[in-house]
Amino acid sequence: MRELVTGARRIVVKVGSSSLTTTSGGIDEQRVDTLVDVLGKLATGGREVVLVSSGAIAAGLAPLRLPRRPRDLATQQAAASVGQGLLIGRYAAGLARHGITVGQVLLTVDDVTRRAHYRNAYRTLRKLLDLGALPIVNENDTVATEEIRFGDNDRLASLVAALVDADLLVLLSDVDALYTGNPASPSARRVATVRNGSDLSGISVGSAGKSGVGTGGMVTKVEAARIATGFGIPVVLTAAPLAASALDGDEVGTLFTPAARRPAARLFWLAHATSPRGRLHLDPGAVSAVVDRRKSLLPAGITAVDGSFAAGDPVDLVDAGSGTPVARGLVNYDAVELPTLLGRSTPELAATLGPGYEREVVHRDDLVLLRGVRR
Ligand SMILES: Nc1ncnc2c1ncn2[C@@H]1O[C@H](COP(=O)(O)OP(=O)(O)O)[C@@H](O)[C@H]1O
Ligand SMILES: N[C@@H](CCC(=O)OP(=O)(O)O)C(=O)O
Repeated sequence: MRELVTGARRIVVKVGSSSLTTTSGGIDEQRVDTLVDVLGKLATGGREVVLVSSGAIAAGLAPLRLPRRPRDLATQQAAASVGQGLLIGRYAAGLARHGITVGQVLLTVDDVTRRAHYRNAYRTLRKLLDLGALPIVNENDTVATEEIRFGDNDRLASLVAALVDADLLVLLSDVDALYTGNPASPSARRVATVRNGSDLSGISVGSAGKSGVGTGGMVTKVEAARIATGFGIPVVLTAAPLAASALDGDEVGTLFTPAARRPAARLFWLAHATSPRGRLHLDPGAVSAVVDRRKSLLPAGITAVDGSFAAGDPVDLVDAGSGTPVARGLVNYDAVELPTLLGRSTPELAATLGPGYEREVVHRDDLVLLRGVRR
């Protein structure tokens, strides 16, 4: 029995395209209805449920007589526009049979990466849950352009789970668990539990499988699990037909156990939800001050600046020697102000430019170290 699963009150369920649609492109009504019954049972049993559903593009293929997932963005957008409505219609009708109202929430990258939007998205989701509705989230594919596109609902689901402070994230796919290698290979074994990064060593995590409609494969699921568990949220990965069993606490699928301590929501947001608007290159002394001594970043340790950002924007702090990002922080200066300050000491700047220039470039409270920074 998995108590982390059975004890969860607020649950985010993410379902992939391959579990909702037929290979010829179109909604697989039976599979949607099976999922609806699982969600209905959870919600009527007193759980708060948010569904992150892929499948808009795949569901739009057959109605538009498109033989396969299109490569060009405009056709994908058109397919999503057709498919999203059909998908929500099916969910709404199915969940209505359980007495549950659904609310459609379409998000763009900005909605979960810009802090003001992030709060706004949180308020909407929270209000829907308070009103007893079941939010159904997807990326707003019809307006997402290549540059601003998430394209990966696994990561979106992990951010939504953090946003609503979920107790559990369930990732449903066309494979019943994480395997030690390609699940089609006879030597591949199911991984029952992942407690930390070392449980993943030796595992070959591959891209999307045979369905032809999924996007990220196992790579994005493992990454989503890393983000959610890093925020203290356990993750169960399994196949859609096993969802009910997994939610009953049976030992199916793969359980990713959460990190012991939940980081401050603000720093989580900074590390995982923002996209950096520029890069500050740090000399070795500054890297050591920021990473080892957790100090604020001062102009003296910066060798170069890239990007066009404004004060308050997220930027990456990179090791000038290796080019590796070591931390992300909210910068206190506009990009255009920085070049004249670089390499100069704070007292000198204050004496020549005024006391306003005594401020740190990135204050340590607005700074988060990035993964893999181990020294
Ligand atoms: N180590 C692994 N364990 C399990 N599945 C894997 C692994 N490596 C690659 N895969 C593939 O990932 C696929 C699931 O990803 P994807 O098709 O993107 O699904 P979804 O549409 O549910 O997001 C599986 O069908 C499987 O073929
Ligand atoms: N937003 C897209 C799905 C993107 C995506 O991540 O797909 P999947 O790998 O099937 O979860 C859609 O609804 O078609």
